[in-house]
Amino acid sequence: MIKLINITKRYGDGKQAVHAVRNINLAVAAGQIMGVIGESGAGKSTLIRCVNMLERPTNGQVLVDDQDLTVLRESQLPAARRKIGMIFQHFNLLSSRTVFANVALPLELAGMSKADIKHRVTELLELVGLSNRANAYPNALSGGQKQRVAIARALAPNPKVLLCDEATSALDPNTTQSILTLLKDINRKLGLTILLITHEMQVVKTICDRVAIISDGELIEEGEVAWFFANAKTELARRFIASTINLAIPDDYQQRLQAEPAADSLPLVRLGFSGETVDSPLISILSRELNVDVSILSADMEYAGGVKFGFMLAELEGAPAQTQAALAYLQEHKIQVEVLGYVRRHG
Ligand SMILES: Nc1ncnc2c1ncn2[C@@H]1O[C@H](COP(=O)(O)OP(=O)(O)OP(=O)(O)O)[C@@H](O)[C@H]1O
Repeated sequence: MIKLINITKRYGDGKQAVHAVRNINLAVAAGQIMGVIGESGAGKSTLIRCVNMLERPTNGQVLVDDQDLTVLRESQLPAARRKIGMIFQHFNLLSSRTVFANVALPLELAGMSKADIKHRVTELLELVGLSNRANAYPNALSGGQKQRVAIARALAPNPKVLLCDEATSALDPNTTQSILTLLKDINRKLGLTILLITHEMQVVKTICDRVAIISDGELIEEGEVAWFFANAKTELARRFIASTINLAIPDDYQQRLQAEPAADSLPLVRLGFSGETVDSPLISILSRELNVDVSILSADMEYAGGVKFGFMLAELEGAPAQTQAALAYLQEHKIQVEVLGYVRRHG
């Protein structure tokens, strides 16, 4: 549905030139939700704005629904853009218009009759759960409600694609969740293709099918979300993944940690579970068959894209040879094993 072919966007010339986006190739299939994630200044906004020609790429082609937008003249763009809705971090509603009138605006511009507009807007407000706020003005709404109005407005012309530019970055976590649920719902109900940009891995994990990472204007990794959590190669990707997992060694515990083993100490290990991890009760097998007790200090396991993954901090208690055998057993079953140090036995 969306194909970006070798997109480059350069601002300025010569020594002043900034390559905001360089040679990016990206395809989003119909009905898919693709997330583009990157740090501040990576080029996310520039890239998404190239998709509807709010920015004209310096080089490359942008195909939406098989139409090459880069060859269109300015006068031809409004018609092409009707296939592409967009929502923004700060909602961009017209404060002088009611909720109803904001959603109606693109339909008025398209010359729809008053009766048809009323019917369509009513339907859209129902879809986004705002039927009872039709006559309110934006400044009387919460951030989440404003974004719902913006979503209804973006959907009014019946687009095939929705672009979301940090659409939840100004919202609190609960509201973010409700907006993401709404977007997923719309994606399913309407078969809408969604391209979103975000700096939060949590957003990707919650609703995306695929994810692409950009860094310094370049696409450095791309894949299905489940694959990505299990197999990401780059340091940046691993940092984003780690940001969704909360696993720190408690302070008091950290102070007791020794770098080298002693006669009465136990290894503290961090176990990483990924999509490659064999799905069997490995921890109970360690205690039962290898005679190693596992004392879990903390764990953060998640489920995304059909894959369980996460980390666990645990002490292993057993004879040294058995503890070694247990670590080897875990590695054989595709668990990442890292010995963080040694702590004295309890008591
Ligand atoms: N109109 C412009 N003129 C010159 N440079 C620009 C312009 N817009 C963006 N840039 C530069 O392009 C690079 C990418 O910016 P962009 O806003 O696309 O990144 P981003 O990943 O969206 O960042 P953020 O998350 O902070 O919004 C930055 O170095 C930025 O300074």
